[in-house]
Amino acid sequence: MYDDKGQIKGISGSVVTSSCPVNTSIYEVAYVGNEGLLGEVVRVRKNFADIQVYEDTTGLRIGDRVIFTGELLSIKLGPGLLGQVLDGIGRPLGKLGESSPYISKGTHRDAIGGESWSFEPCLNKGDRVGPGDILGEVTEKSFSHRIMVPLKIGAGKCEMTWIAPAGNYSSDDVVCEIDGQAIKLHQKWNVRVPRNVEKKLDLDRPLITGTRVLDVFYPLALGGTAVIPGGFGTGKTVTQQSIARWANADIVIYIGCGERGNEMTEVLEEFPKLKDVRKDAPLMDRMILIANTSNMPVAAREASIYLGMTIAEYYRDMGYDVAIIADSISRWAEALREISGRLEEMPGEEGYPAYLASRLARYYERSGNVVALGNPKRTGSISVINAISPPGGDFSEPVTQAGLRLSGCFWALDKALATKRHFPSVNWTQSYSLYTETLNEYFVTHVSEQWVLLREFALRALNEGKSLQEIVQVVGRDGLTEDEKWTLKLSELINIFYLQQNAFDVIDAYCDPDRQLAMLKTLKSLDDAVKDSLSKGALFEQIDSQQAFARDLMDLRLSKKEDYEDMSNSYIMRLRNDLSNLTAV
Ligand SMILES: Nc1ncnc2c1ncn2[C@@H]1O[C@H](COP(=O)(O)OP(=O)(O)OP(=O)(O)O)[C@@H](O)[C@H]1O
Repeated sequence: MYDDKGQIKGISGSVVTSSCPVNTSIYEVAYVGNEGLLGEVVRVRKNFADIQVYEDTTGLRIGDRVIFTGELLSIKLGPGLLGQVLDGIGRPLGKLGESSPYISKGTHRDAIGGESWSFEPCLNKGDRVGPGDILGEVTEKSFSHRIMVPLKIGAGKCEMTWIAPAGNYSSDDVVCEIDGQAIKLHQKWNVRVPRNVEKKLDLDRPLITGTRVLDVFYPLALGGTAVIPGGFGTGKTVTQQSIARWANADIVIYIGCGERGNEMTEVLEEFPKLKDVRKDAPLMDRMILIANTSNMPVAAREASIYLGMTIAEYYRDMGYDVAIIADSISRWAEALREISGRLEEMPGEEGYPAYLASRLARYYERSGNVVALGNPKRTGSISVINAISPPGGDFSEPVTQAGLRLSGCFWALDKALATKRHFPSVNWTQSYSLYTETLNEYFVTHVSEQWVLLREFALRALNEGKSLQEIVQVVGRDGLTEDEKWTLKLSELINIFYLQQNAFDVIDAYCDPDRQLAMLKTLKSLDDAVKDSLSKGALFEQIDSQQAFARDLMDLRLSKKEDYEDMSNSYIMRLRNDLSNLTAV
């Protein structure tokens, strides 16, 4: 291995300047100081390298040695990653914390290793293989963990000269030889480099979050990208945690990126207790948590999203749907700003480096729905869901604007709604989804032909209600016709009954597409019944005073899945009956 030394010449927070060998490269890993703190070269000038150090630099001195490794920041990919809690540079916090809750500086330990896995080969000696081909599998939690030929193996077909028989192996054991080259149960990958795929596919399947306002009005596709911008306390974390828990992704990678330590503690304490709703297993069996809180080194925060993405790509290549949830990308951008400031780069808007948007774009580009390389053919996806915390809730700031440009879904959270305790506080006028049209076919085929019509009915009512609200503010409710008064009331009911959803209620927390549709049908039947009655001469005030619309609807919203249809039918029958009495008089 290449191994050369330098000496610290300057220290500015997490950025260290060192003398370096002539062939030092950008993103090369270096061990800094006598404790060997992990760092990455971010700039090379003549014989000097600027290194961003991923650990606390307190105690480093001018003249301390730096070792340049000649290798890029990589992670060992293999069985054993699921269920782990890693720090921003991939060190296993759980394993490191076994002896002491504190990680001493300069500790280097891979996330996987040591454990033994039951390997089942599926190819034979003499077979010709190429990058990404599945050569065997092990069972990791409830997943078939496919062991793939490393992507770096020559693109032409190579001969498998030896393959290990079925048996127990550790991730460092060699399980086959290809053209005489030893292949281990794990493979290494540079976190900043996207893993190659055969081709990208259209995004035609939805990521079902179970949150009505998102799935029905602003759906996200599997392989798509979404941002959740929102001011302080608007519900970003609750929304993301609810998605992590309920979404139809096979594997979830949750990156606590620069959030307060106590918020991440909640995640670390809560998630291991949760059950997976789809499998009779703990939720953590299909999750990986990456914890890099605001009190941890800022440079590691910058790396944490690439680490999460690389692990996601690895499981995607096996043929799984992976969701990456980052809370929050604003703190990541702040880390980028801090490092850029220390490098004395020319600041762009609000002090962020000029390359903020292109860096973000490179990260978002790694999402998608793909055909993985290798045989047998398989598809997998990576969906990205990022929270954004704009200072003062101001959406015109650069990180929100970049999110707006780069992502397919914009789920804008609204401080005013959150203050009214309207949760999720998604502002339906500001939010959008670029996937709505392409996903229509899926919902029409898999849920109901009425999906699109009913969604449009609800959106129309909301829009009309909003315009009428503006008129009411000027001329008062009496200035409206009977039909308009009802439309305004209907939009209020949609807000309460449909758009609000309590993430902490056992029943309300998750609403599947069938129930999302059933609830829309109830609203449409309600609308038809009231309009019938109005057309027969009933007055809106009479109707409104007759019916405890909101209360009965709330009972429906919180009813058990199996009771919903009966309860909804009897609600509509009761309503029609009461309304017919009004016009019979
Ligand atoms: N869907 C929901 N159902 C019920 N309550 C909710 C929901 N979403 C948010 N809340 C309430 O709002 C509070 C704040 O939510 P959360 O911590 O997710 O906000 P945040 O935007 O992440 O805040 P911060 O900016 O501090 O990170 C929660 O503690 C909870 O009481």
